[in-house]
Amino acid sequence: MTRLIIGAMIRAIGAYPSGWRYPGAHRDPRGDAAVLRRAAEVAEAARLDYLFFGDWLATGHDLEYHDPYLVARVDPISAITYLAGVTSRIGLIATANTSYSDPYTLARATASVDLLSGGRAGLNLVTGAEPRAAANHGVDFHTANEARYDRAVEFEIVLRRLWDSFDDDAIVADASSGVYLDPQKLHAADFHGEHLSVTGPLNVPRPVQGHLPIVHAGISPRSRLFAAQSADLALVAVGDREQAIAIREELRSLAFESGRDDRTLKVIAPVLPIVGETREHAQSIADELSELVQIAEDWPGGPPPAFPSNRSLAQLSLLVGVDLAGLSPDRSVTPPLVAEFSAAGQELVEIVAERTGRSPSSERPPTLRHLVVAASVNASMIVGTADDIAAEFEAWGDAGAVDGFNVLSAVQPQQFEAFAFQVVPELQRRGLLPTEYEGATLREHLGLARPESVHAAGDPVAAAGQRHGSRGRLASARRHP
Ligand SMILES: Cc1cc2nc3c(=O)[nH]c(=O)nc-3n(C[C@H](O)[C@H](O)[C@H](O)COP(=O)(O)O)c2cc1C
Repeated sequence: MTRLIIGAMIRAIGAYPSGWRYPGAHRDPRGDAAVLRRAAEVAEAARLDYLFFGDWLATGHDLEYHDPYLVARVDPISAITYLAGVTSRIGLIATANTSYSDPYTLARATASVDLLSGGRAGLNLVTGAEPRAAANHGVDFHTANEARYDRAVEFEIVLRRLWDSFDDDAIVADASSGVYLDPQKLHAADFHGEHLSVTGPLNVPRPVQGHLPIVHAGISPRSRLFAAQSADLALVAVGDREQAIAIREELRSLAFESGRDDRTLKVIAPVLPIVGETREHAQSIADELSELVQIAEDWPGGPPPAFPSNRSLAQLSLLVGVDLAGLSPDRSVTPPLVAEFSAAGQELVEIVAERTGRSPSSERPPTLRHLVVAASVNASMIVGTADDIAAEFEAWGDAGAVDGFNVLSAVQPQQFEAFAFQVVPELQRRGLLPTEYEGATLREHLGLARPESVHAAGDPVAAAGQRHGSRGRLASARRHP
C-alpha cells in the first residue's frame, strides 16, 4: 500500500468526446465558473492533492471531435487564480506552453498565484503539440521537437532564477528605521542563453513554496529527459501497467544520471474512471457514452471535413481484417463475425466487453459502432465500481508503475462527483490517500521539500546544480530502489 498522489485533471465539459452530450452534463463553457467552483469545493472536501488544468493555444472545428473541452474555455492561469479565492488547501496546477510564453510574465503570474493562495500553485510546462499555435503567436512555423525543448530547458532555469529574485528576508519593511529592502538580497536572473535573455529581477516576492512544483507532460524521449532534469512531476501517457513501470524506471534513471535524488521525481499517469454503483451500472454509462460518439456513417452526406478519419467502418475493416462495407454500424457483432476477425479485432471485442459489458455471445452483443469507438477514442479507461477502481489504483501503486494519477472525468459534474464521493473513500480506506491534508502547501501535499534559492550558493554552477533545489549537487545523487 503506497500513498498515491491523486489530482483531478479538470475539463469542465467532460473529458470523454461525447461526455457533453450525456444527460444532465455541463456543456456550455460560458457557464464554467460555477462548475469549476463546485468541482474545487468537492475536490477539496475529498482531500485531493490538486486540480490540474491543461492548455491548448489554438482552437478549431476538429477539436470538437477529439476533445471538445479544448474548443473554448477559460485559460488555466485565470482558472487557478479564481479557484485560489474559493479554496484553502487543495493544490492548483495550470499549464503553460514554453514555446509561446514569456518567462518574465509567466514567473510573475505564477508567483502571484502562489502568494495569493498560500503556496498552492503548480505549473505544468509543455512545449506544445499544436502547430496552429505558431500563427497565433506571430511565428512562421512550429519549431521542431529538439528546438522546443532547448528553449524549454532555458525557460525552466529562468523561471527558478526569477522566482528567487528576492531572498525570503529581502524585504525588511522596518517602519522605525525606514529600511524597506535589503538590496544585497535582491538578485538579477542575469540569464542570456540561446533562446532566452532575461535580466530580472522579478518584481514579485519569492513564492511561498520557493519554487512552484513543476510538472512536465510529454511523450518523446526528449520530453522524458526534460522531465527528469527539470520537473518535479512527470505526466506521462501510458497504455498499461507494464509500460508504466518501464517509463517510470526510465525517468528515475534519467533523474539519477542528471545528478538528482530520483525520489524527488514523481511520475503521474492520466486515467479516466467510469464509476457506477455496480459494474453493470458503470458499463451502462460507458455504453451510453460510446453510443453518443458520432462516427462517419452518422452523416448521410459524409462527415464534416474536420472529422477524424479513423472513426469509420472503413477504418475498422482495416483493423479487423474483414470488409465491413455496406453493413450498418448498428449490426451486432456475433461469434461467427468475430471468428473472421484478426487478432487485433478480437482484442478490440474484448476491450468493448470489459468496458460496456457487451460481448458477442451475450443477450446484448456489441455493434460495429461500439468497435469503431473503442478503436478511435483514446482514453485510459477503468470501468467499474468504486472498489474496482480503487483496487486498480492500488495495484498500479504497489507495482511501482506510478506515484499517482491525474483523474479525468468523462462527464461533469456527475462522474467527477461519483469519483469524489465513491472512489475517494475507498482509496482512503486502503490508505492510498489521507483523510486529512497533512500540509498547507502543494509541495507538502506532494512530499517535496521547499528548495533553497538558486542564488544561495552564490555561483552559477551551484545555481544550475541547485536549480532542483533540495536535490542538491551531483555528489549527493543516490539511486533509490
Ligand atoms: C498526459 C499528457 C498531457 C498533455 N497535456 C498537454 C496540454 O495540456 N497542452 C499541450 O500543449 N500539450 C500537452 N501535452 C503534449 C505535450 O506537451 C507535448 O507537447 C507533445 O506531446 C509533443 O511533444 P513531445 O513529442 O515531446 O511529447 C500532453 C501530453 C501528455 C502525455
